[in-house]
Amino acid sequence: MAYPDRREGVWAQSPGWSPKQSGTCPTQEQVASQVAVLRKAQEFFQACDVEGKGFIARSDMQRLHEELPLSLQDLEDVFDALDADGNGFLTPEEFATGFSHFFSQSNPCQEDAGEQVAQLQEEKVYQSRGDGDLGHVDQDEEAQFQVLMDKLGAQKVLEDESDIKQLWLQLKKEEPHLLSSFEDFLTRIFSQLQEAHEEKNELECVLKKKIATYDEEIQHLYEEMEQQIKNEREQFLLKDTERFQARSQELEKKLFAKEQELERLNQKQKRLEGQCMALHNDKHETKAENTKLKLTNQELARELERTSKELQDAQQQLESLQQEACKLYQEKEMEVYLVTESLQREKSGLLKQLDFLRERNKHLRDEQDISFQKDKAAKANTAASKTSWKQRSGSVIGKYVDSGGILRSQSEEEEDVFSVPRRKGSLGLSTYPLTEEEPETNEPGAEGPLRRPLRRIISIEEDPLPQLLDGTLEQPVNKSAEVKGPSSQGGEGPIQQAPPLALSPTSPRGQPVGKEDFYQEESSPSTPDRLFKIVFVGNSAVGKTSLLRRLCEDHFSPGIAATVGIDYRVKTVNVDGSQVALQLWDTAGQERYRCITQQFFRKVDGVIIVYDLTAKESFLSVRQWLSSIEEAVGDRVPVLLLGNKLDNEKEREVPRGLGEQLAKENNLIFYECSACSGHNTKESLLHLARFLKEQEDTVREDTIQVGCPTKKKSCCG
Ligand SMILES: Nc1nc2c(ncn2[C@@H]2O[C@H](COP(=O)(O)OP(=O)(O)OP(=O)(O)O)[C@@H](O)[C@H]2O)c(=O)[nH]1
Ligand SMILES: [Ca+2]
Ligand SMILES: [Mg+2]
Repeated sequence: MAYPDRREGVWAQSPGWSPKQSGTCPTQEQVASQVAVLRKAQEFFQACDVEGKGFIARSDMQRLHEELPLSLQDLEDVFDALDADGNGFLTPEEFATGFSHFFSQSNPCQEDAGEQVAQLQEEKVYQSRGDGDLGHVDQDEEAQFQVLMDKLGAQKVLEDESDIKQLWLQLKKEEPHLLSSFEDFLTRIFSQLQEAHEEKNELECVLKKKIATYDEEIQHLYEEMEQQIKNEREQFLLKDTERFQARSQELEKKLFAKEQELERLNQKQKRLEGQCMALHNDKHETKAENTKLKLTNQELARELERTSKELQDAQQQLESLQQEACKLYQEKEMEVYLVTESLQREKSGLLKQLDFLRERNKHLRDEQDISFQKDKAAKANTAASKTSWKQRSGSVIGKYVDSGGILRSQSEEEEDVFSVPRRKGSLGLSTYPLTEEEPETNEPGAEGPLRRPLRRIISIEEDPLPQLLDGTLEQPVNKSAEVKGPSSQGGEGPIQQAPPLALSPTSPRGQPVGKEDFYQEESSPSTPDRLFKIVFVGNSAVGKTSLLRRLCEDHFSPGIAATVGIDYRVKTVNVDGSQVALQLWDTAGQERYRCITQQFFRKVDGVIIVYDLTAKESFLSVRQWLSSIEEAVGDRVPVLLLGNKLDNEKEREVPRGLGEQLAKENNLIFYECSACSGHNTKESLLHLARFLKEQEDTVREDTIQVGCPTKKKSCCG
């Protein structure tokens, strides 16, 4: 706020008494009245402005209410009238102007005022005259200058007017003609300054207004903002409250659910507590029961121990019994084997002797004929000699001599074969003396009482265990040939020089008989723990001998002569870890030897029927072979049916299906094989051996269970 200047000089420039205001130069009286008014105004102003602020506010004016005979409203009106620019303050100028105006209106006599002013001036003059002449001039000049300054309104725009005063004084003294120009100049300058001053005030006013407007606007904006913030806050609070309510509802629901759950759990707990109690009670009962059961258990365990001890004892006893039985069985087998083995060898030795005797007989007959013709004259002397020869020709040897051939009929052949061992047996091991046999052999066709025991000797029933069982078989195989030489002596010489027991027997065709076969695939040195007798049968030339060779020697020779009589080999095979000795009997397939073959069926453990798959008739004969076997042993022996010569597929006459069908019908093991290539030979034999072993195992088990250690086979003698 720009407050008015507080200066003494203001009263001098008051427009109310300005000398130029009236446009004309005022008179002395006028000036004097104006001065008086001014003085009064000054006094009044000072009376109002008690604090000496330099301006009068509305409140200052109202204080005059007590001193003046004016109402508050009047004073207000006066103030408003004086406040020309309406800013609420009365400056000394406004006050002086308004006051002089007021006086000019309320005092119609100008002269009074003029009088007053003149009076005032007079007083002034008197006052200054009291100071001296010089002082009077100076004062005069001073007053003139003051008037000038007032006229120009310099107080408003000039702070220090001493420079101008000095210049004015100097001009007045030295160049008075320039004074008026100077004054004009000053007038112009001050009027311009005045204008600028007013302009400045106006601008200040505008600025103030603008500031007020801006203040207002800012206030307005501020209020608006406040309002907005308030709204926002309210909204926010509203939202927050809503959210809070929703959340609290949710929580309430949850709480409710939890409470329900809690209740349920409580109930459950109660139930469980009940159960617990029940279980607790049960537990006590169970404990008691448990203790009882434990005691029982202990008793039972003791009993079990006792029983198991007894059982162990029994088992030990059983084991020892079994071992004994086994030992006994082996011993028995060994005995049988040893006896029959020696008999077998004897048989072959005797066969050779028989050959030798045939030769010898022939030779003797020739000799006899010669001597008969030579010594015809001496009949009386030779009569005794003739009787003795007739007696020999009636013997077995004589039979061959009579016929003049080696083999006559089947029955005769049979007789020969069985009679030879008898004779040899009598010579070697048998208790029958030679002399006892001779009368019987005189009639070749007769069936003597000794016939039966002789047949038994050759029969497979008495056949030996393989020599390898007792380890006494390291004898040369073909010693028989060497024995032939020294045995070529007349009469009964060869008989007495019977070949040793260890000699390997040979077949009538000179083939070695019953050769033990050490060729083993497994080459296991362990001794076999069981023996099975197996016989090969089938038509002639189907390949039985070839198969046997393939099995025992792993060899095939194409041109083999037909088998005469019977022969055997022993082959040891490994069946599931145990050694099994197989006594393989080769028979003659020719029709005339069938009868002999028939004999061998009786005591075999298994039969192998061979047919030639390139020869239909050999297959057709299989049924006959089957019925012969059945006739002899029933169906208790397992039969392996072999279709041989599989290598010769081109000439096949028997389809595989037929063989299979036949095997199926008769419950046979069936293979097609080839002695030539060796295909399926070992496999088929192993199959049969396994079957026999398993069969025997079953029988053994049954036997042990029954408590009778005797073998089934030996039972059915
Ligand atoms: N291609 C071929 N020929 C064989 C086979 N086996 C045997 N042979 C031949 O058939 C013929 C008769 O063989 P053998 O072994 O003597 O027959 P077998 O059954 O013993 O005859 P018998 O002793 O008279 O009963 C011989 O010429 C053998 O070479 C074979 O697997 N394939
Ligand atoms: Ca004012
Ligand atoms: Mg043969």
